[in-house]
Amino acid sequence: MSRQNFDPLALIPTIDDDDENDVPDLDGSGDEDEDEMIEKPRAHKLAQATKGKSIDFNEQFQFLLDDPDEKKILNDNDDQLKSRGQLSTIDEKIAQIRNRRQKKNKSEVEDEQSSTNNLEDESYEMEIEHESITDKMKIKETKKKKSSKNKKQDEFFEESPPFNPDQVFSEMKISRPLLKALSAIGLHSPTPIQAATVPIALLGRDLCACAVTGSGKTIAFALPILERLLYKPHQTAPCTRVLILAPTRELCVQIHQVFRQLTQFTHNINMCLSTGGLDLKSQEAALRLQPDIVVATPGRLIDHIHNSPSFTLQNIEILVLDEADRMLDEYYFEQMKEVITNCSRTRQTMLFSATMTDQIKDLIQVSLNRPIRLFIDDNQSVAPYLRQEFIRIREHREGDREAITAALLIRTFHDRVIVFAQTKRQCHRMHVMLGLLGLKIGELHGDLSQTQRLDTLKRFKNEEIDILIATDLAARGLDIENVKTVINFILPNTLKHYIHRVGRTARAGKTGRSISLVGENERHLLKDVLKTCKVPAKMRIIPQEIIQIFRNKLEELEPDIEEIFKMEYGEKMIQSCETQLDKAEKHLKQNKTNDTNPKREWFQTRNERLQEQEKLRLDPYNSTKKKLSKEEREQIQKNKSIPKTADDRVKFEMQKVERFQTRQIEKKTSKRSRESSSFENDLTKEKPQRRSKSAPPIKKSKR
Ligand SMILES: Nc1ncnc2c1ncn2[C@@H]1O[C@H](COP(=O)(O)OP(=O)(O)OP(=O)(O)O)[C@@H](O)[C@H]1O
Repeated sequence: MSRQNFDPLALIPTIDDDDENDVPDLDGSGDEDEDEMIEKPRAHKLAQATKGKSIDFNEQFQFLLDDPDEKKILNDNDDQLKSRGQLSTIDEKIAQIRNRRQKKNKSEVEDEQSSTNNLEDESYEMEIEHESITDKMKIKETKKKKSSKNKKQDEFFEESPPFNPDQVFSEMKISRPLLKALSAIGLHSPTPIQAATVPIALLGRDLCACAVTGSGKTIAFALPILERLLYKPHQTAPCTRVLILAPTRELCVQIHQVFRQLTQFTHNINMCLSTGGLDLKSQEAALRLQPDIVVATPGRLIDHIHNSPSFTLQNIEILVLDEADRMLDEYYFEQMKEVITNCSRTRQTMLFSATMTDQIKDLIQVSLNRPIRLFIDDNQSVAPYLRQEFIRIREHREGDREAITAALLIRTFHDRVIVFAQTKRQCHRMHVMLGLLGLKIGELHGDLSQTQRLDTLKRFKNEEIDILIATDLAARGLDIENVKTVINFILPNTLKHYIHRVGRTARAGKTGRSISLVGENERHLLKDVLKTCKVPAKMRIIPQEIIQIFRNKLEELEPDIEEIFKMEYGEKMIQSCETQLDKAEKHLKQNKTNDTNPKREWFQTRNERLQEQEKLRLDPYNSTKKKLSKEEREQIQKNKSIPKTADDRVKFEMQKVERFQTRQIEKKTSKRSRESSSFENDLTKEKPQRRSKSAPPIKKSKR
């Protein structure tokens, strides 16, 4: 095919055979993955680990290798699990089954002629064996966007002044302890977003910043915040002056770490990490000390606003929304409204994301004060040194995806890989499946405890794990050094999701590669992605015989996969009984002593909360409504049944994407939702501003 005639969407055939796997899957549901919308107050296992140890969780907690407190938290958690009858971890189960298989294979090996069927040392042998058969690469031409439209300048924004891209940190207005810290972590000159942001943010201006993934946006807001706190210490009693909100707990932990690194040579700045999944009581104690900076997920923050008596946002001088477009989407809509109405109106507000959208403008118009628009890159750009590849999945061959993913990981991309799947169920399955093939795997999604989530991330960072299988929980903001490859098992919901997922590699000026498996149903998104490519994307073709070898291999593993799921199921049952027993004991004890915990308040009534959950629910059949039609009940049953084949499993993944996309389309066309997505209406009902006696007088004009 000549390059001139090459149609970017004319995908190249890769697969010919029609075999089907018959694969039972015993795993759970495929619910929403990202940080829970509403973080319910609950006692956490970590409470025991930190009780009586530290009133400021943040000062103790580190996400670093050698943090003794973190180790203790994780170890204590392990002990708890063991004492609760958990017999082994998933990796121990995989190792157990692999050992058994290896012993069996050893005795059979002399009789076997074909090395492709022998999994004794599969990754190594396969790599050598298939070295001669290489994947073909074809250049996919990018259709250049013909957009010479003169975009109307939004009257609302103020133009950003020019910045000097060649300056070094020492030439900026930054105090010595911060310069020393930057130097200690090896940073000398600012990235463009940092050079542009710092001077404007230091003036106290509101801003709306957009720059590609991995371009250093965290330090771009951290530096002016810290500079202000150092330069302008609080006048009266200590109070919380800075609030940073991010959508996931892991991202908050990371932001908190960056602030800690930058404050290593300062002594008078206190911080508190306040996210769901971590111990509530120690957070309350830390907040009582009025830390200067709070890094939080919205749900837990609101919990503290309502239930931690001395904690208030009245004195907030700077509010940062990291991943701002996510923070302002419908999932966080009600919570953000609550946070914003509780914040001081005189604050400086800074929004950061690699994908700013029109939706944000709605909020900007009501909550920002003459914001400066700092768009270093357009909001659909991927990192400059990212190589984007696509693998075509032909119609009726969706079941090849697992084999192709296994082939990629065993033959070519051995380490520092993140594989994104759509559902928790598929993440877990791939963990088991690839683990049985001898790969070092970890999984990251919302079905794990917070301790497990942080532990998996730590192990991936420390290179104890080569491959991380994750849902979109890991798509935004996470900065993991030297991730070489991102694989999309299926394309995500939207272009925005895609940009964030592939943004986990090629960060901070480094190179990286993304490989996305694309089926017929995903062509429309592929088209959108290709339109934004500045460098031609590549089409990777995996030889059909390779796919077949891996399909056979996975089929062989099915009984082992099923056995592991059964073991897990048994253990889950035991654990669930133990938990219920614990609850009953606790209840009895409380009744005896009349020692009941006060009920925690939430800003919505139970009904409002249920209504909101209902509105956001992607699966219309998985409803909390009491009365369901016969058809709906049947659909629930169908959804609960476990996909039996590789094709079914992909279908299940696809359904989730489709439901999201359908809702997006409905939302766009619905007048009602347009009205409800405007903060303007809601903020007119804003609560009267409460101000404490100690709060400084309002100097700025009213918003
Ligand atoms: N001035 C700098 N020079 C070199 N590296 C830097 C600089 N500033 C930040 N970095 C590094 O760049 C990496 C990415 O930074 P950061 O996580 O803040 O990116 P981001 O723009 O927020 O990405 P995302 O959009 O994915 O959240 C980090 O590892 C950070 O240490």
